[in-house]
Amino acid sequence: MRITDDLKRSVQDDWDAATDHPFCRDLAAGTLPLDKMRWYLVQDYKFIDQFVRLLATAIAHAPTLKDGIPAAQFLGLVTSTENTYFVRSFEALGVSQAQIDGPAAPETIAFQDLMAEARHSGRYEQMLAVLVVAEWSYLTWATRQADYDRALPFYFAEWIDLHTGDGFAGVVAYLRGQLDGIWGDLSEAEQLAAADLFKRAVRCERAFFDAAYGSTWDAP
Ligand SMILES: Cc1ncc(CN)c(N)n1
Repeated sequence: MRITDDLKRSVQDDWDAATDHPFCRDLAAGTLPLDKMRWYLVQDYKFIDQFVRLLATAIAHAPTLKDGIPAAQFLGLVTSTENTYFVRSFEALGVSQAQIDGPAAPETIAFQDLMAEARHSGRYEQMLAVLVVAEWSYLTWATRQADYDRALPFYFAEWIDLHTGDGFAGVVAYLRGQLDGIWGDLSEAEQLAAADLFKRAVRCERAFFDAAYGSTWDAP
C-alpha cells in the first residue's frame, strides 16, 4: 500500500478525467485542431515557468544530495530538450512572440498559484505532492497514447515521447518514492496539507485540459 496510490484514489474521478481526456486522444490521433494546440502550448509554457521554480525549490529542500540528484537531472531535461520542443513547436505552428507573451488563462493562473503556494510553503512534501501529480498524470495519459501513428507531426509526437518511456517512468517512480518515503514521518496536519495540494493539483490538471479543449485561439 503506497500513500501516492491512496491519494490518487481519493480523487479518482478527476484523475480519470485528466488522464483520459479527449484533448490527449485527439492529439495522439493527429485530429486536434491546431488552434487548440497553439493555445495549449502557449499556456503550458507559462505553466513550465512556475514548474521549473517549484522543481528547483524542491531540489533545495531534498533531505540529502542523493535524494535531490534525480530531480536536478530532470530539471536539466525540462530546461533543455523540453524547452527546445516548445520553441520549435511555436515556430512550426506560427506562434509569434507577442502571442507567447499574451495573458495567462484563468486555469493557468490557478495552476501557477498552486505551484507558488507549494513552493512558498517551504515544505518538501507539499512540493512533492504537486510534482507527483504533474508528472504521474502526464505519464499516465501519454502511456495510453504511446501507440500513435509515426507519421504524426513532431509537435504532437514529441509531446507524447517526452512523457513516456523508461526515463520518464523513472522520474515518476523517483518522485512518488520521495513522497511515499517521507509520509510516515509527517504530522497529521502536514499529511492533510499535502493531501489537499495533491487533490487540488489533480483538479487543476483536469481544468487545464478542459480549457485547452474548449479554447478558441484568441491571438493578441
Ligand atoms: C499542465 C501540465 N501538467 C503537467 C505537465 C508535465 N510536466 C505539463 N507540461 N503541463
